[in-house]
Amino acid sequence: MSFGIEAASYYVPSLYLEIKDLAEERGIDPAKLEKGLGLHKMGFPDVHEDAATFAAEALLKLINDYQIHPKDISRIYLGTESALDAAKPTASYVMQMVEKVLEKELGARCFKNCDVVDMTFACVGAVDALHNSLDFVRVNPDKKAIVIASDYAKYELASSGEYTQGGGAVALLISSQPDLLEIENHWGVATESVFDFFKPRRHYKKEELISSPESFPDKIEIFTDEPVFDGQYSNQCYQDRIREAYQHYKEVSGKDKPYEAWKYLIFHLPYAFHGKRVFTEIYSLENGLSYETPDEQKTVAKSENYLQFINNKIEKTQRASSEIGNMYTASVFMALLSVLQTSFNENEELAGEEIGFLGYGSGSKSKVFAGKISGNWKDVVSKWNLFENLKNRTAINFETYEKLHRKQLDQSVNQNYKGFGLQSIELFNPVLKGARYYAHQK
Ligand SMILES: CC(=O)SCCNC(=O)CCNC(=O)[C@H](O)C(C)(C)COP(=O)(O)OP(=O)(O)OC[C@H]1O[C@@H](n2cnc3c(N)ncnc32)[C@H](O)[C@@H]1OP(=O)(O)O
Repeated sequence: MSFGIEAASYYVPSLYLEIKDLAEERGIDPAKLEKGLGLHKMGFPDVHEDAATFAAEALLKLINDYQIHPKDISRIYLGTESALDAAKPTASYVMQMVEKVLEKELGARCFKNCDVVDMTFACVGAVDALHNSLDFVRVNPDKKAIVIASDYAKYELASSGEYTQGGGAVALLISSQPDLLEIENHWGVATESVFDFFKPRRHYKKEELISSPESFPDKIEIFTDEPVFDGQYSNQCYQDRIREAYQHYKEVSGKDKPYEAWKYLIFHLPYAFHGKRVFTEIYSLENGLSYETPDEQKTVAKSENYLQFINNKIEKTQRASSEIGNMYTASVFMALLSVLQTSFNENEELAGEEIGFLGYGSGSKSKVFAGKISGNWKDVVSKWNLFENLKNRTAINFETYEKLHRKQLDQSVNQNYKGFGLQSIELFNPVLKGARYYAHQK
């Protein structure tokens, strides 16, 4: 019996900013962002959009496109690091939004007996949700699970993370009928607790702070959906963890040089060119190349063999990321959609091909695993129209972008939007303070 992904859907925010507009305003050479990091457009949520609406859109599309009956779904696990609440899972908002739309047809609470939860480990949380859901269907082969990855990657204005912002969701149907991808049960794992990127949420008193100069206010607030991060250190942690997880994968799978057998390598992509930039180390280790000094590292990165390797096994996975930006938990799955959509459009035959995944979440953990493309993959991909849909988004100018970022707009840019939207947040009723209310516009 085989297990894996039966179907997949996605949602990307309805707005975008051209990366060259951001570069111009910030005084950055556009070539650095476009040719150095592979960024072209940055997906950005409208006023009514958040990680819950992204996930609800992806879930509803999955249900409609593949005619899934909600009662057949035993669990919905949401990987996210953009949780809207520290107790009530974002997945519960998502479930309720979709239930309301389906109410007319199916009656109230169609997910009443569904096990719904969030999983958080920075960008690898949805890989964890996938791993868990696969374990679940392996034990219960007659049951199905849905994994959703949904996030809004937001960084401080004018920070070095700003140009890597983005967002969106990918939803996957996990079952014993893997029409898209059969996933093997070998998992390379590497974990180390580090502070490369994190989102502390609390108020600190001055005496609690390790370093607090006299001029500090008595209380400081670190409460943000924007992370605290050290970019180059996070790159290093990513590289270290994927090297360790890849090594572990080799041990548990007994495979020698597994990447050579992989037709495509699917990375967590905080920006489009990240995977190809960090894989140089594993590539060097596997091929006995010197990789100690920056000069040696550059030699590997610029070598004819490595460039060809990128072109053959990574380039197609980057294309959607260039148009969207970072989707945190959803990035690794969007890289999968990107390559499959591109291959579909180019009439490439992929059935039976093996692909490898290298997931990473700051904080930090990597998971490395592999799968085989199924005979029916084209039927699944035929519903996506990924690159056409990316063309249907609305461009915003820099001024609107900054206002949206600062939450200074009262009304949506697209006031006639269709789909899910946040309507209001309860601010006054003490027993509902902070409750979020959503609706669906036809
Ligand atoms: C969240 C996670 O997943 S952790 C892993 C990634 N970390 C993050 O995403 C955290 C948030 N992001 C950031 O901190 C930053 O945006 C980073 C770390 C991703 C990138 O940092 P930067 O300092 O902007 O870029 P960096 O110097 O690393 O790379 C720029 C690239 O552009 C190239 N470049 C610079 N200028 C130009 C130019 N004019 N033309 C062409 N290429 C250029 C550089 O050579 C370099 O590429 P190379 O190393 O392959 O040669």
